[in-house]
Amino acid sequence: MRYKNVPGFEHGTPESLGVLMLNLGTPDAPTPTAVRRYLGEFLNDPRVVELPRPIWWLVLHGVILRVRPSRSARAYQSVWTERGSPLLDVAQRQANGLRALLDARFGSGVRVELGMRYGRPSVSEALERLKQANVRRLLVLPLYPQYSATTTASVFDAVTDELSTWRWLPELRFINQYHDDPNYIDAVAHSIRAYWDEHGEPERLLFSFHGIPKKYFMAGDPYHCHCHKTARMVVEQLDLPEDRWLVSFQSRVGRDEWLQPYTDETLKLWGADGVKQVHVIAPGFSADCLETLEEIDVENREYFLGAGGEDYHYIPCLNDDPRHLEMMLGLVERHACGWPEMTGVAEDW
Ligand SMILES: C=CC1=C(C)c2cc3[nH]c(cc4nc(cc5[nH]c(cc1n2)c(C)c5CCC(=O)O)C(CCC(=O)O)=C4C)c(C)c3C=C
Ligand SMILES: [Fe+2]
Ligand SMILES: [Fe+2]
Repeated sequence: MRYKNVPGFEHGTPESLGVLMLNLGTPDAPTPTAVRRYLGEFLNDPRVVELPRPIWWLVLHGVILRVRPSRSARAYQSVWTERGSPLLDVAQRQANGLRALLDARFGSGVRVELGMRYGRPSVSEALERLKQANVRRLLVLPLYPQYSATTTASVFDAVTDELSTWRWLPELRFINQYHDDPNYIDAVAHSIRAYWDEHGEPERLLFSFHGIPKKYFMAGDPYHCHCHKTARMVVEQLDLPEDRWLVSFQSRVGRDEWLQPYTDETLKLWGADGVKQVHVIAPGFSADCLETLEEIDVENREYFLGAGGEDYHYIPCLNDDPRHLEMMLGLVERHACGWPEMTGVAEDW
């Protein structure tokens, strides 16, 4: 059979709404072998690296996958916990939390599954579980607040590639971004206020977002604008003057220019310029991961303190904070609005 069937389907099987939560993914273990497998899948994605395939294949397999996995594995070892990779651990807690909220609000007619764009649980596994639950309406929730072709569109590709192998498609809705959702802005601003209540207000607040190559932005990727709008809306809520905050971009890979200013260079510059106290927040990451726990909290701390800074704090991601989960519930409610009422789902759906 060319297409995946629905074996043993029986008339009268209750239908459900499926929410597919997606994040980037992470290696299965902090070892060079597992990291090589993960990076091989990740960096082979044409949404991530837009170079002609034959050239990129040679660079990826000839250089990058020989050198980077051992270095990255060491970094992963420094953040790994007994529950595994922080990104997956947090994502699972987010899925459990959203499932509980949806159960409380709508009963058992809504199914939540977690999938990872690269690695496991794969998009295909997560969709298979939703198929088994007879999900006839599917809402895809990529956990990337700011849209980028490198992340959001890549998730779209993975979902539609998988669905293109199905015989009986569900109705489909895809959440594109939520960078200016008032509940998301509230949750970020609240997490900063709560942190400041405990540790005091810093001289400077740095909003560090994952970078992308500048040429993607010039070609029309709205990610840069989304990041700036998120930060602007948060500082408006905090009532923070212009000279006390900045947006920067981290995690660049390769020799091309990426979005600027760079987080590491900004922190070195601030340290050298006599800024003594900095708090860094990363609202583009919905879950703490290698890029926040190692790159921001360890590596960039060293740059700032090494350049003359004295006090450096990293404000954690929203993770499974109740406000974050409530925001996700709101997103699901709004985006599923108008879908015909289903068995087990409340009347005001
Ligand atoms: C090479 C190009 C890359 C682009 C473009 C890119 C965009 C991008 N990534 C995230 C979120 C995450 N990236 C993470 C790790 C990571 N990212 C890249 C490369 C690109 N990312 C690499 C090679 C890695 C692996 C780590 C390493 O070897 O340095 C992670 C963390 C994953 C984890 O396991 O914890 C996240 C999250 C966004 C949001 C984004 C574009 C907007
Ligand atoms: Fe990345
Ligand atoms: Fe990094």
